[in-house]
Amino acid sequence: MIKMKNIYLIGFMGSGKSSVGKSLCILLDCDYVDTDTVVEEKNNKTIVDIFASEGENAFRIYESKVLREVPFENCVVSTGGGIIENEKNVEQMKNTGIIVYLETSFSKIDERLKMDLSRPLWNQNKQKKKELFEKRIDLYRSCANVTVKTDDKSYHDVAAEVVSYIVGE
Ligand SMILES: Nc1ncnc2c1ncn2[C@@H]1O[C@H](COP(=O)(O)OP(=O)(O)O)[C@@H](O)[C@H]1O
Ligand SMILES: O=C(O)C1=C[C@@H](OP(=O)(O)O)[C@@H](O)[C@H](O)C1
Ligand SMILES: [Mg+2]
Repeated sequence: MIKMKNIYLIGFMGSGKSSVGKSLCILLDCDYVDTDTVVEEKNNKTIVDIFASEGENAFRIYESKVLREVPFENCVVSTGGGIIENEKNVEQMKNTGIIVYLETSFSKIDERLKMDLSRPLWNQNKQKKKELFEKRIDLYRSCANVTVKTDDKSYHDVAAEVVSYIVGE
């Protein structure tokens, strides 16, 4: 079996990392990790509960640990939107794979996450969300090997576009 480098999906909350990741791992017939799901399973708590009872810093420690434990090849990895705030995480992803940025506008994210209560950092006032979005954009852009715009595409189409980049590498 030919092994491939890991593919790390990065981007803001609601950009489609988890949905695209599941579709992508079927197309590529490889393993799949969603760092948020692993954090929840390991702690037997939802992310909302972790933020509420232990705080964001504790969540960031769990998240970085999960990333370090991902196998170094053959995985599609859907990360959480804040994973790039830690330089060591970025270094780890750069060293072990290709970083794919799912670029989505704030207005489209707002539309997708309208009813969402599962993301503590989305569940705050609009000004704060916008500031977080603006602050992170440069980080996503600077560490990405590949950028795919998602606004007017289904997540299946986004996954297919990622495959076309990977095959062309
Ligand atoms: N390309 C897309 N088009 C329409 N809806 C999408 C798309 N990508 C994701 N969504 C929807 O947006 C929400 C968040 O998607 P998700 O994959 O959980 O994003 P992330 O993991 O980046 O936070 C879900 O309801 C999902 O169905
Ligand atoms: O942007 C963030 O800081 C976060 C994004 C979430 O994942 P998604 O990007 O999959 O929503 C999750 O990791 C947590 O709520 C924090
Ligand atoms: Mg996700």
